[in-house]
Amino acid sequence: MKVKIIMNPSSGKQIIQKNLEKIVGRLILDGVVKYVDVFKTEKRFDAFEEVKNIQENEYDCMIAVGGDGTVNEVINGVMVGENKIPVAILPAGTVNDFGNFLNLPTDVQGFCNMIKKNQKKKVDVGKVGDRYFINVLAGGLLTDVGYKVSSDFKTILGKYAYYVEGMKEIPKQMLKSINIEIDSEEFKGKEDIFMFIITNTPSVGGFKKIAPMAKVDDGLLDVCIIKKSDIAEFISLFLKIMKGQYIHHPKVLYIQTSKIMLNCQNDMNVDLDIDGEQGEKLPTTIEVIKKGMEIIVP
Ligand SMILES: Nc1ncnc2c1ncn2[C@@H]1O[C@H](COP(=O)(O)OP(=O)(O)OP(=O)(O)O)[C@@H](O)[C@H]1O
Repeated sequence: MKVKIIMNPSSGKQIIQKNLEKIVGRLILDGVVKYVDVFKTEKRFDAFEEVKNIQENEYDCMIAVGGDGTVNEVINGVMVGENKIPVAILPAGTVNDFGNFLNLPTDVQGFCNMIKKNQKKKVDVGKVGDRYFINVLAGGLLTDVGYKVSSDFKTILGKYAYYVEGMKEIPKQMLKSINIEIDSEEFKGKEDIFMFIITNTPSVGGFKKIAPMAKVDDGLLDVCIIKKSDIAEFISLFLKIMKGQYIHHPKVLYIQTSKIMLNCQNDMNVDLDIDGEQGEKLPTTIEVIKKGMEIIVP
């Protein structure tokens, strides 16, 4: 097997990266891997540029070592470059929503076994404008928390750094609602909302059941829209959201769709968060590419 490793050395608490040498050594000794190239990212979009230029038959497998941001760039590189090489993920980030959802191993033995078995799963990929996402696209309340947390704070506290920042932001952001226009086959209308989350898997922001009905290969995106409410109602709803017990709540609109258009009515700047990284702004159309790529799974 010819393998290309794309590694973000700065992701997460920088612990899992240390397993990588052992993983590569084991795979070579066992004769599973014959040739390895390692590419270490230095900044945003390095992984995307590297993967985009890889040719179809250059490698049998790519291993993305990093957080959701690195995985997103590798997936974008595969989709834009059309090289169709299956991707294995060694989750090394702070949150790792996609890796956690697929129960991907981070230990040497578990990861080597997964590569040896080489079992592939076709998964859906979300598309927004000319960018792709594998896990989640979000906008509105708290979706910018990720960019406000420093890398050092994440290295020390891991995902709790996001929660600490989130608690600080709730009172500041509470009054900001977005008057949004929604256009999909399943629902058309205007709503005053706090936030929207469009997801491919149930796991978002470290919470495992945010979209309880989401499946990674059903050709549908799960759209969770939280309507404007007062603070007390929002906090009680937030606790329900974390447990995944909220989809019939009167302040929630939950849609499963393959394509949705979102536009904001007032002159607000609504940034989109794409797999935890800052993306374009509304208006936009989001669609799914059913079973758009292959992931190596345990
Ligand atoms: N060497 C580097 N130093 C700093 N940032 C980098 C480096 N290489 C890549 N990046 C960028 O860092 C961002 C975050 O990366 P990544 O998602 O892998 O880790 P994380 O933020 O720790 O994890 P998570 O997304 O799960 O919170 C991405 O935008 C990525 O492109």
